[in-house]
Amino acid sequence: MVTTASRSAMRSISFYLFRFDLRIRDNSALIAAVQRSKKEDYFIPIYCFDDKTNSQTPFSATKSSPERTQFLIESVASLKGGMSSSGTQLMVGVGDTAEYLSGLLSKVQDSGEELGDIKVFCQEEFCGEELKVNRSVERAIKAFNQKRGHPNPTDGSSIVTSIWGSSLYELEDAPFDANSAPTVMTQFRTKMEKNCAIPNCVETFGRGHVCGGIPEALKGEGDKELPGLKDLGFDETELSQPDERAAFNFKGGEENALARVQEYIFDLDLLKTYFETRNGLIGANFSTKFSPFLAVGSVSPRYIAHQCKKYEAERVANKSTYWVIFELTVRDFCRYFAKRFGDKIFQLDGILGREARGRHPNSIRWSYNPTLVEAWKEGTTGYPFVDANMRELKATGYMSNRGRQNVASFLALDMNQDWRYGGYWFEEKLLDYDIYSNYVSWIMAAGMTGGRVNKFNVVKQGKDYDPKGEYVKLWCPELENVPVGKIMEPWRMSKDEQKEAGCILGVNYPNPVVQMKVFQKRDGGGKDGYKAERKKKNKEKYKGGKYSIRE
Ligand SMILES: Cc1cc2nc3c(=O)[nH]c(=O)nc-3n(C[C@H](O)[C@H](O)[C@H](O)COP(=O)(O)OP(=O)(O)OC[C@H]3O[C@@H](n4cnc5c(N)ncnc54)[C@H](O)[C@@H]3O)c2cc1C
Repeated sequence: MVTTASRSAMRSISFYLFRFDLRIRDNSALIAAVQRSKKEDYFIPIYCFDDKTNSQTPFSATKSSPERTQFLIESVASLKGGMSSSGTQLMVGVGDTAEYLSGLLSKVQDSGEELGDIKVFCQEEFCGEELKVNRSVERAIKAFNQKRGHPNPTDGSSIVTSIWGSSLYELEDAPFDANSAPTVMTQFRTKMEKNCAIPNCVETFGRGHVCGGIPEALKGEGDKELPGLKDLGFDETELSQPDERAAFNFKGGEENALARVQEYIFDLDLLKTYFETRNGLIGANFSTKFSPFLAVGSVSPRYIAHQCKKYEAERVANKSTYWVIFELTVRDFCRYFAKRFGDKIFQLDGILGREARGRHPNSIRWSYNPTLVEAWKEGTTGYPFVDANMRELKATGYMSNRGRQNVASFLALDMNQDWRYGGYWFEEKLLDYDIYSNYVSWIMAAGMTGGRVNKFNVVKQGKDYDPKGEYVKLWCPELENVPVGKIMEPWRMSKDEQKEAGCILGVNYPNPVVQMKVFQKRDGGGKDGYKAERKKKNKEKYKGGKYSIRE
């Protein structure tokens, strides 16, 4: 039995569990974890790969593509390098996190070293799978303590501590309780901008933070090679060859994330024109391409905001320089939304709940027609603007925001298909897949947040945003010779025109698989129902940066 006196001589251990915050710079949860540990405690950073990401979801998709998994491996490798130069080792497991942690603890125990308290810190996440991991880690460590005769906390406190992180605005600064975060973006943004300042970045994790070192028995654990695709259930041959039409050649890692921020904002001087270019469709530079890095946490939104501010001070402040921060506020909106509603963001009826089905004006009788969903996924719906975007997603793992809004609206509101088939397909394919941005965007597109539904007219959108049909031709080469005036609606071509364009409908390119519901109003729609097309005019005038930032 361990006495109280001998217990006080034992070294405690703090694990830091990385998930979607794979960076050493401006990682507020990581730094807070260090601060909540004692200097002499062991401090062990951990990353555990899920080895089931190639398994099927109930929505005919896998949880990750080999390409995103590869991006993740690169991001973890970079974190490992960062940790190593900070004087510590990142320990990397594969499979069940609780089992991995228990294994490490048993190794220490078997070496004869008695440990003091065990604590686990991580960035706060809000949905089922991550919370389940936290619970199983909590259980595993309690069981470990019980076995070794070490007391578990009796004051109701947890072994696992989740710490808010990776947002633009700090939760504790928000002018509302997390459970009443606004469900409308404009309200959210206005409240945040009016009441909060974007905090300063925290110090970079470094040598001064790891004085406690790691137990002797675990030395060498961090030297193990990182798992490869094969260890994570993928065949390396599954990695697709880079497509030369891809918008951006994404390589994971903190250095690559910082390099892209530097390149986009300063080297190429693109920040000052973001507002005008952001709805583009082709190439690396119409938008920032920060999203895959933000999704795994290789860069923080605050770091980006501070770089924007620096740019404003050194070069120019205009609507564009503000608008990147606006978009990062949209990203925050999704996080706050998920914190408030948790797993409802994955449910068919979203936050409206099952009871609203058939009653709420936004409620739809969803169907599942595998042929239609397959046509959507493959980019063979017969609607060129949808097809081009879906083909780009499948080939490259990226799609512009304009494209995402259109294809989501099309699947949910024109095809009437259960939107979750779309959400899960995006989860599989997107290199920048982020639980909150993805599923909150999907329930919004499907109208399942209860507010106004933005039904997109995919023909008109194609004409507005791809007026010469260049984007459509890039991804649907069979439409190459279709006259520009008909490229977004090839079914309007006469038989002769089809022959002349070398594009026979039903042979070279599909006939539309559904009739688009352009001007149809949803039953009971009224003010809150479909808006056939939302007016694009943005009435807001730039008044010199609405956000404030702590210097
Ligand atoms: C149905 C649907 C699903 C989506 N799924 C994801 C997803 O899984 N992961 C993801 O990061 N984004 C998602 N988005 C949001 C948006 O499309 C992407 O963030 C953006 O296209 C990424 O390209 P970028 O980095 O060049 O963006 P930029 O236009 O340069 O924007 C800068 C950053 O702001 C944030 N941002 C911009 N728009 C949004 C938005 N509408 N919602 C949330 N954050 C935003 C992103 O972090 C982005 O990197 C989704 C949008 C829709 C409509």
